[in-house]
Amino acid sequence: MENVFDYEDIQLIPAKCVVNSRSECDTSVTLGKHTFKLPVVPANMQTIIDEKIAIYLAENGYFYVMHRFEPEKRLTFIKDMHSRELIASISVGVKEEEYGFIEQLSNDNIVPEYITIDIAHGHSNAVIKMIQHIKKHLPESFVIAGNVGTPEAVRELEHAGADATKVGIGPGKVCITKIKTGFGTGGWQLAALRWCAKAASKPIIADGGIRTNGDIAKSVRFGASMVMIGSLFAGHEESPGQTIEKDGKAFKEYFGSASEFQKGEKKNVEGKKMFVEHKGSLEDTLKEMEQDLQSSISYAGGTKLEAIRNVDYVVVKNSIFNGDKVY
Ligand SMILES: NC(=O)C1=CN([C@@H]2O[C@H](COP(=O)(O)OP(=O)(O)OC[C@H]3O[C@@H](n4cnc5c(N)ncnc54)[C@H](OP(=O)(O)O)[C@@H]3O)[C@@H](O)[C@H]2O)C=CC1
Ligand SMILES: Nc1nc2c(ncn2[C@@H]2O[C@H](COP(=O)(O)O)[C@@H](O)[C@H]2O)c(=O)[nH]1
Repeated sequence: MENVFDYEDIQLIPAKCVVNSRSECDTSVTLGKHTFKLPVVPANMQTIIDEKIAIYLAENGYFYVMHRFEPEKRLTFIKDMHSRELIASISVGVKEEEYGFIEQLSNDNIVPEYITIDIAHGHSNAVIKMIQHIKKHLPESFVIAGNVGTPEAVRELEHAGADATKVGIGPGKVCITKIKTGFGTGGWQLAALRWCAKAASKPIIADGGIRTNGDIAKSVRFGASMVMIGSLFAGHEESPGQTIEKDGKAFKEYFGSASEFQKGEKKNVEGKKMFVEHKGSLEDTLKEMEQDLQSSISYAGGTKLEAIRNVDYVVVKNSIFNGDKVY
């Protein structure tokens, strides 16, 4: 692969404005049978989303993916969302017990609108088998499969029946995969997204490495239909997890799903914990993302997200860690 780059290496080039106000720009996106306010979804991690946040997001027209780290709660969660007439969007892994869970949902006729298969190395027979299992038992559920980092993986998962693939191995803020294994898309996530998007015939979700709202527009430019974000959603009033005070300032924990804090043991650790300065309300962050993206659309010379896909860009510099510290 030549000419790799990451978010901070790219600037999008403005095109002539066609709106009188940024409020005319429409940030909505359709994924499967539903349309959402933003092409953004908070990461399915335990310090980013819980039931309360899922309800808030669904009620207010945002996409969400519930995490899979309290598996015993998932059935009740789906029923609760459906009793409120909200979409149910859950995560599963690939271990044996997950097969039984999918069959149980099918037998009880409980059909989540979205199921995300969430494992570290998604280009695997384990994920292909799980896609096929879900499609057999819950054909109406929209299946997102990941994570992957190559066009070959995107093609294979799509071929197995995935309705969307999630791209990003190692670019996350609390990720240490790139350090511990030497593998991944960390440092060139945006170029990997472009590479994968060229092979995709279904939507791609860019996952990890977003550090600013402008990176959302850059993801859309390079082929993402949706962007999954952890760190920018960490540290809110509503965020799950511990709050600490340091030098009179409040911080909230944000830890990786493959960290010892999530796993409860130091085995195959590929994630770390950090403390994020308290950011205020989730509503304000979502509003700001919408306004910034409306502005991006106006700079792209359009009124809809698609306008961003056609803009020119320049490579302004190159870096490996996208502004992150190694540890
Ligand atoms: N996007 C990313 O870059 C990454 C994300 N994560 C997140 O961490 C969480 C835990 O992920 P994960 O450990 O996959 O989930 P699980 O612990 O549920 O593991 C899933 C299965 O895949 C196996 N497995 C895990 N990693 C590999 C690998 N590299 N090669 C072959 N088999 C593997 C596991 O076995 P065994 O453990 O015995 O190997 C297990 O059987 C997820 O939420 C995932 O999204 C983790 C790392 C990278
Ligand atoms: N390598 C690891 N990646 C992880 C882990 N936990 C989550 N993640 C991935 O990070 C993104 C969020 O990235 P951010 O840059 O927006 O903070 C998340 O969606 C996962 O794909 C982990 O322990 N190790």
